[in-house]
Amino acid sequence: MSIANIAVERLNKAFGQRTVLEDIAFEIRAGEMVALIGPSGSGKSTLLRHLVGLTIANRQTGGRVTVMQHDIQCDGRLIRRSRAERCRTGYIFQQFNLVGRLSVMTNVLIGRLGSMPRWRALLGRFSEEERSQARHALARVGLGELAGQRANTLSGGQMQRVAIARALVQDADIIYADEPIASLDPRSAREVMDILKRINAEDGRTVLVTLHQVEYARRYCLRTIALKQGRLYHDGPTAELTDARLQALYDNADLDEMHDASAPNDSPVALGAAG
Ligand SMILES: Nc1ncnc2c1ncn2[C@@H]1O[C@H](COP(=O)(O)OP(=O)(O)OP(=O)(O)O)[C@@H](O)[C@H]1O
Repeated sequence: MSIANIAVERLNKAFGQRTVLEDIAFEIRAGEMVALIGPSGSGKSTLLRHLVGLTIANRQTGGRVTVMQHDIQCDGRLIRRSRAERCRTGYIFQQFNLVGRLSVMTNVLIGRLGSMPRWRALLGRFSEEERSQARHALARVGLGELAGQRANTLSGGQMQRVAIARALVQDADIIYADEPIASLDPRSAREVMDILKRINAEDGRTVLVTLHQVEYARRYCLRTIALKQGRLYHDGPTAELTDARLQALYDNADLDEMHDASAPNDSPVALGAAG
């Protein structure tokens, strides 16, 4: 039986007087692919940042984040983790976070730095095995041909696929993707979501992805966590998020803005087909 590999208890966060997260609790099991949705400002990025220890919850409110049996933070205090443990999670951002002047290959190899001996990391000396892993990862995201190209010559969709390849060579058990398709055209967005779904299904890697367009959550994620004004509004099957529930989640937001009419109905990894 798979065990929870992300567990969040009683998470509360205020910035100054402003409460941003209120009593958040959930568990995600190994191998799940979960969407995190909610209106702008509902706390999605802040929640993700808590999971990797970039943001610390309020003190003395009993908040706790545990990832793969290791506490990340407890009661408002960061728990120090080893480099090796940190390497088990990959983070993919909306803005790609590639080094533009370096080659695609080197950007992928950067994913290995955390698990290399320090002297080799400092010298940037990658072994043939690491290069072979990077080539394999690039092939999996469909960019095998572009290994030698500079990263800043790629399209947004290609850059995001390089970021995924980097998480693959990092051998991340958990991939956090914070609005990975927000700045992509619909076709590139589908390609990126297809790849995330594939590495989830084929490798059993856990994926937690924040999304603005509900249509993608419906197509790619069996489970959705929705935040509304910092509170848990929904945690369960995406299929239970009816239009009426979504309308209430987004209040007066235009539903058309959340749906992407160009999302394909024939996606090979559409919701119904996804494991
Ligand atoms: N470091 C910070 N200091 C003060 N306020 C912050 C900080 N980080 C986030 N906030 C506030 O917390 C609230 C939640 O922000 P967050 O970025 O988590 O929302 P979000 O749901 O990810 O929004 P979006 O979809 O627009 O990215 C917002 O009101 C934001 O202004």
